[in-house]
Amino acid sequence: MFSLTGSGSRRIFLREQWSSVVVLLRLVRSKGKGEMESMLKEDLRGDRPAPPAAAVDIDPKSTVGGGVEDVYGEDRATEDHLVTPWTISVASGYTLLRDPHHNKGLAFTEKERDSHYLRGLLPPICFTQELQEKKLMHNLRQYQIPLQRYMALMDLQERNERLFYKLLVDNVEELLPVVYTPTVGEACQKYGSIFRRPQGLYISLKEKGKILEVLKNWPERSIQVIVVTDGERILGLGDLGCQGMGIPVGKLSLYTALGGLRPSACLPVTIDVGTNNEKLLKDEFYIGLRQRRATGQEYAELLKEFMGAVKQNYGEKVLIQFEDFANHNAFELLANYRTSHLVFNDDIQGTASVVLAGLVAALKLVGGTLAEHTFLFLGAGEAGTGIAELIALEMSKQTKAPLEETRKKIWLVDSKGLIVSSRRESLQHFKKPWAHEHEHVKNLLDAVKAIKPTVLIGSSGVGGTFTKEVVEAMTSLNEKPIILALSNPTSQSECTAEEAYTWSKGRAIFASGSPFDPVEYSGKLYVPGQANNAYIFPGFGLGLVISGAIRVHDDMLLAASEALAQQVTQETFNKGLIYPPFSNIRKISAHIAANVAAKAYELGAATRLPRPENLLKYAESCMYSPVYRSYR
Ligand SMILES: NC(=O)C1=CN([C@@H]2O[C@H](COP(=O)(O)OP(=O)(O)OC[C@H]3O[C@@H](n4cnc5c(N)ncnc54)[C@H](OP(=O)(O)O)[C@@H]3O)[C@@H](O)[C@H]2O)C=CC1
Ligand SMILES: CC(=O)C(=O)O
Ligand SMILES: [Mg+2]
Repeated sequence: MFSLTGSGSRRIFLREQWSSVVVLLRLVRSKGKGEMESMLKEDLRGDRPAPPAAAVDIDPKSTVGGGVEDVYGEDRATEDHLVTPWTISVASGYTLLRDPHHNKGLAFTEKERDSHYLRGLLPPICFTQELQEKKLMHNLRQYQIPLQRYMALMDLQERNERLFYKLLVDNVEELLPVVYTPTVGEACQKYGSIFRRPQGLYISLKEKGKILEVLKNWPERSIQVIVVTDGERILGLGDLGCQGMGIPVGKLSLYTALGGLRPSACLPVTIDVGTNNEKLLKDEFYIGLRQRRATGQEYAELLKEFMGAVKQNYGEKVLIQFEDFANHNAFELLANYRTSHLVFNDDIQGTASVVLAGLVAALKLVGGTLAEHTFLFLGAGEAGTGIAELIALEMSKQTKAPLEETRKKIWLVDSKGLIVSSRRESLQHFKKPWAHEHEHVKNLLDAVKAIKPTVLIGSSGVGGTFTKEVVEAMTSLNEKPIILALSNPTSQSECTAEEAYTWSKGRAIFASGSPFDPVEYSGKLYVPGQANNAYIFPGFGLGLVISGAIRVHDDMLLAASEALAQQVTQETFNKGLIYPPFSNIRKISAHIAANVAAKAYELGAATRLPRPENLLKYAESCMYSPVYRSYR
């Protein structure tokens, strides 16, 4: 069926089915064929250690210092540097065209068409990557329905990975709402119907006892970031079960496009323990386990096995990002694994870091220090209490006051009203620190009137909850009320940008979790910002990876937040914005990564030694570029 051969022969990748083989074939230069074949047998048994970094001419040490790994030099090679697409020999280049990691479509050069047996398999014209990008953007813009754009982009990702990332990097503001919120939410809701080819790794209750084996089925070995969900709280859309896979897939595409992590180092995972979503359980196209959610010991054991298998398979330094778990599991998972694994909960910690950055930046517009402001949240779950805690921590660092004191400047409302001390006994543990002395207040409007906040933050997952009365009350209390409607997707936003600007008579400093178009009010154009953890997690993860950090510390979140706030320029402030434009995100991510890595070294949590002198330059040099490489 195939033979193992070196350069000069017919080489095609069969990455999906033959990933293990490919790993070995990449070693073909340093090993003889006989040795290779015996290693192949070992590899298919799954007991072979990771290959040495010696398969290409590029010095792997000069790549990313083992940081964002590039063992074979494929990504680190410059555009002029030739790389070898090590393959299994087959009769034609047909399979190469179907390998998303190496396919270039019409951009294969004449020389590549000759050396990789592509003649006749492509029309005669050669396009540049830029021309392909132009054509695809034109095609994408023809679709009126966002979900069609999403599907077209997913198809591209599976057809030509570098072109997909080139599009995303160069058109981030236009495409972010497609691969990410809000469209990814709709994609998850309809995942069963739009499902074509599986993406990511599915680990269900059926795999209990075999999770390590399942991880070994994934074609890549050098995993550096895992985003994992159990699908129970997908954005503000609730329990979408196994269909939550769209979220880890989307988040990881941002890790690559925004943060420069190599696509092959990213692993999306969905843990399927069932769903309590009746509609999905009855949906004949539902792709997950058709049972109600496992809970308690059964759930905890599956997660424990997963966490253990990840560490065993990928080592201590793989970052595991928990995403969109329901809060009854999210806080516990973070608490249980933060001392034994490199874990990060994006909804609790990433969101906190991004919101704190926005608030610090907003102080330049409204004046005062953090401690001089009063904060009111609608929503006291992961995002709400996570943000509240980081604000209190930063205030405490700035004022030297104890956390218990600084927390008193922050109030939260949940579905039962203001969180106050009389409710303490019945509160979930993560709400208890926020149960301050106050009489019971049952709704948000009354809470605004009673607490008189300068900052109002929505993290309830319920759309339309910042009513006209609420925004007007904020405006009557403040010259420039800060209003953040964080809930995703757009349908769940606590208010729209138009509502915020109209009801506040243009005085609100507004940002939302999902993007809104600029709004014209009273002859002036208002540009809303996007307060979304996508500003933080890609750079944060890059910082952890390049420093070889083995644990996440709260001070690293503060470091990320500080770096983001520093990226807001005067020009941005002049537009009334508190976040920099997403079009600068690669630069922003490099700054965040450098600050996070610096903190990791300072805290003694970094293992990559010696510390690079210029962490910013180092971070930049580690970032994946989606420009095509030239093949021998
Ligand atoms: N912009 C961003 O970067 C991010 C945005 N988010 C968004 O934030 C939202 C919440 O996420 P998360 O915190 O994880 O969710 P949780 O389920 O952990 O928390 C939701 C909170 O909202 C409260 N709530 C629900 N309905 C109401 C209501 N009608 N009035 C008042 N409070 C209400 C709940 O109250 P109770 O406890 O009483 O049930 C709970 O405290 C989601 O829409 C998510 O998409 C999340 C992370 C990042
Ligand atoms: C943005 C995000 O992580 C969320 O809405 O859950
Ligand atoms: Mg999330």
